[in-house]
Amino acid sequence: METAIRTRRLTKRYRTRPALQDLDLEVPRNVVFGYLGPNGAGKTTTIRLLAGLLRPSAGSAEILGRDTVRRREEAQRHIGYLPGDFAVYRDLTGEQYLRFIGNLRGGVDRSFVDHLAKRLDLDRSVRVGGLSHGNRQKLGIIQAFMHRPDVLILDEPTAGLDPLIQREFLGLVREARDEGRTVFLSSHILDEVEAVADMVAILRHGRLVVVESVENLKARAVRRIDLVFEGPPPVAALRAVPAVREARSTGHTAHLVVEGSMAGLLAVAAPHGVEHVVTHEPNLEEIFVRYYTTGKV
Ligand SMILES: Nc1ncnc2c1ncn2[C@@H]1O[C@H](COP(=O)(O)OP(=O)(O)OP(=O)(O)O)[C@@H](O)[C@H]1O
Repeated sequence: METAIRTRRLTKRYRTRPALQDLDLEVPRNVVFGYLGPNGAGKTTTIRLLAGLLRPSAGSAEILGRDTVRRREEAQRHIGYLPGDFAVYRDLTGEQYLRFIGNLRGGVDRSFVDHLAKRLDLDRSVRVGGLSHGNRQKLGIIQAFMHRPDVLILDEPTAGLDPLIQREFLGLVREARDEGRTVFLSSHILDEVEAVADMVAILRHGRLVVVESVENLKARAVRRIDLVFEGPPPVAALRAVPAVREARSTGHTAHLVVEGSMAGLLAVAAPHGVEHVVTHEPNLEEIFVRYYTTGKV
């Protein structure tokens, strides 16, 4: 499998303080990669290093095999970058800005720019200075996508977007992936990462805590399950099942919080006469919160 982004012991210190420490990442091509972490974890620092805008204090980063320091311009030619604090000349209209950037990139497909603006519902005739924060963010997204780069590096792309536009944006991300591109996006919003990412990494205090496919994380995630019994639920027996983290009952229903495989639980419950099973979607949030706060599962 070809690698879109690779970092080796990538480290950035501001004065002596490490913002990012020994990051080893390998992002395959053709995936959506969610980059998560609490405030100050080092996400923006990583993204700026990948975009070739910061020099590492140690270690290295590559975009499609091009080192972001030694072959910086080549690496940059393959990326579309949305900074976390996207800002442009206020006097230009959206249209003028996109034309300007498009020309710098040697020309882009105008019909694709029109398509993006339509999808995100952006009026390009308005001066940037007169655009709301969310509309400015749309402009930032368009300039990142419009030259159809191989690798999209997006810092908090949905910040300021309303829910309908967020959904449209996630559609664009999926389409980019389906066309063979790679999307690396940082986010605080777990739902959107869960909805769109194939893999996620969690960063904490400048260090990588975990890299995992969303599928595997979900398999390990916490699930809420209600079992409806013919008679009173065998709460003590259910509590004794290793995967069961919480168990309580109301009437004939046992309300359980289960982590991992349900096989053991069903073996214990079945002989007691289960009439009905209701499983709720696994909740990634709990597992993420634990990673964020303790750094372990
Ligand atoms: N230019 C700078 N000079 C000094 N310290 C900095 C600089 N930029 C970032 N830092 C520090 O580096 C650490 C990582 O910051 P970074 O912006 O990468 O985090 P983040 O994960 O993007 O956070 P957020 O979610 O709040 O945007 C923080 O402790 C921050 O204060």
